[in-house]
Amino acid sequence: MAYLIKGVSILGAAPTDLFIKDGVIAAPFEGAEVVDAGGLVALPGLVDVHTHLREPGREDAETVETGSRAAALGGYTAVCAMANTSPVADTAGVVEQVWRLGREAGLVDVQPIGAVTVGLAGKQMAELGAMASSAANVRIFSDDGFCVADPKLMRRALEYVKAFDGVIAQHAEEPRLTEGAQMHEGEVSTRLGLTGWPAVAEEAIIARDVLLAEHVGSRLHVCHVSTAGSVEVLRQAKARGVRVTAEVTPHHLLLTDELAAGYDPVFKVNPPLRTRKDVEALRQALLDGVIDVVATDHAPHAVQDKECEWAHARPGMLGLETALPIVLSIYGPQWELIADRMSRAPARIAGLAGHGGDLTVGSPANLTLVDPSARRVVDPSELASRSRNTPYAGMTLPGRIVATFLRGEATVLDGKAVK
Ligand SMILES: NC(=O)N[C@@H](CC(=O)O)C(=O)O
Ligand SMILES: [Zn+2]
Repeated sequence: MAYLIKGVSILGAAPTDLFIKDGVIAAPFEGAEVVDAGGLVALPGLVDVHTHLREPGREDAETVETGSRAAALGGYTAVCAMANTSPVADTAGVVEQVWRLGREAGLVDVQPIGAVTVGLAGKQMAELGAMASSAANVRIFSDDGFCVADPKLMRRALEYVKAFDGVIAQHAEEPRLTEGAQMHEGEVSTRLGLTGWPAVAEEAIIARDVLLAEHVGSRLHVCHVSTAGSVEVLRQAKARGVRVTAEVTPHHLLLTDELAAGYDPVFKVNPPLRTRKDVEALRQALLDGVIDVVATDHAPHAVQDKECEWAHARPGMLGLETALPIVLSIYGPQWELIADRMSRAPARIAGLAGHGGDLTVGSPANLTLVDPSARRVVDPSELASRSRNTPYAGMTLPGRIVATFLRGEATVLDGKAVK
């Protein structure tokens, strides 16, 4: 298909016409399908470096296809699929399977993340080289869900991925400090009588890992940063020139531990929701660039794993279909900031050429069109995800994703997935 996106504002600039043909942004031509984009803003397609798609193994919670559809509807053109599937994505075979399922769904580019250790068990390094040289071309490795707690193993993994410019994405949690943890350790956990996950359990691992990354001269990425103290560790590491990048989730930018008071497990997540002070520090860190990207940590869970007692519920919340509206609700129409933190920087970290582009003639047509003036009430029953565990149910959020294009093909039009 060839499209003329008429009267669109690219990153908030004066309205213009955008032509799409043969998968790229094209020079003006006749005969295109016209998309009326008056009042809409074009952004480079969003890129998520932290998505849980649950396939293989928990297809009742999400599949590569349903998660891809949720992503496209959220304005994404690429997502990185976390390795904590069943079986774990710790071999070339599994990452190639996920990659192939992504291609078949054809709604976003699904870039598999490989596990750092066999079975996420933290004991033995997985075959990182085989995953890197597989068809899935893996560059990000993570045991997410678990921390690579053994410092020697972490050091070896950081050294190993240097050979192919890979990166280790760490779920920073010192396990001895979070045994039995149910929420953030602080005033609220004391009041509720729930065992707390102290901020230092995250900060201590980040401090250790930036020193390890510095020592071996390798790349570290820190998943879902959640505390003000973590921001300070990262700020100092970056000032010294350590090759570290970091992500923050929409929920850690918006929600606080006070929400645990109702014991509704929809608010249970790892790392836990923190305090207002942490939220403020994370917001500022994203502005400053100390935190590089917004990542969803989209974590779909089946009803029986979420609608139960708090202590038994799985941690995690949906994110793909609400990420951009949440970010817009916090930062307003700062389109350059949004394009950088949600598209360009994540594409760079994941090594996804063709994503995070500048929408100039000749560049790949990976983009999304947003109506910033529309407001929508989040209705869990309307989500494309197979799961329903959104913490934003009933909230009115700004910004409607009207269309998304992957290599020039519409994946979303009129706010609906095309397949
Ligand atoms: N974030 C979560 O609370 N859960 C994630 C794992 C993770 O990202 O740590 C999941 O896989 O459900
Ligand atoms: Zn995690």
